[in-house]
Amino acid sequence: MLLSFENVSKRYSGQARPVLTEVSFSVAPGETVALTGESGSGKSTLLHLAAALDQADAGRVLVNDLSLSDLDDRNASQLRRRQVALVFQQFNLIPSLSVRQNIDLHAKLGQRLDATWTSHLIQNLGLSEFLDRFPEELSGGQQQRVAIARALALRPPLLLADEPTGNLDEKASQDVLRLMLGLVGDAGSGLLLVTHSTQIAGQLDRHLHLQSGVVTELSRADRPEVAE
Ligand SMILES: Nc1ncnc2c1ncn2[C@@H]1O[C@H](COP(=O)(O)OP(=O)(O)OP(=O)(O)O)[C@@H](O)[C@H]1O
Repeated sequence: MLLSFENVSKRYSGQARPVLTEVSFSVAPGETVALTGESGSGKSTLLHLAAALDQADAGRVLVNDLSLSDLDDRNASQLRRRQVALVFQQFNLIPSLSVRQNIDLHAKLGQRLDATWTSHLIQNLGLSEFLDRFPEELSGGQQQRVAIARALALRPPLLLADEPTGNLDEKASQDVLRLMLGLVGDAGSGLLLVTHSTQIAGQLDRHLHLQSGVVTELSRADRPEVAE
């Protein structure tokens, strides 16, 4: 399995109730999976555990059969440079670097820069004319496309996306999602995507829902029909 949660529990100190209670699910290589849940239900917490940005209190999180609780800080950073990439709602681009430098940054650090693949990303995301600009000179939708290029430049086996279209209007949101899903397919990456939108969730292979610390899988029949 690409990503596995095995009976994972997590409680923040000072909180009365755990955020996650014995959560188990897995994501296969190349699979796209949506995670929905009310605000505060623990979606970002779950994503942080999958990225080794935080540790579970109990249970195991595995990426490609590697248990993340066994990693020290150095190996956790290595994981994020080689195996797992992240896209956030807030884009998180580096303001002092050009679009080109932002796109290349993580792939360079991970020694995975591949010029042909990067050109494919730049072209498909419509970023060719913006490469010398700086993030503040771009619209929100353009900045998010840069963030997606930066994440996928690694060709990560696993892409984690936390509300990647949450700051965009409906048109930009649909465009960014369509481009991201196409390129995730080209990269062969698995995707775990947090969203508030059941409409977006309906466009992915599977839909998980987090409520009261527990993850349940919504079957096709429970999922809303999505117009093409
Ligand atoms: N570092 C932290 N310390 C203490 N409590 C935290 C911390 N991070 C999150 N929480 C709490 O854990 C719960 C889950 O938060 P989380 O951000 O994972 O939810 P979410 O589902 O992503 O919410 P949203 O959709 O609003 O972004 C919330 O009650 C939050 O206040």
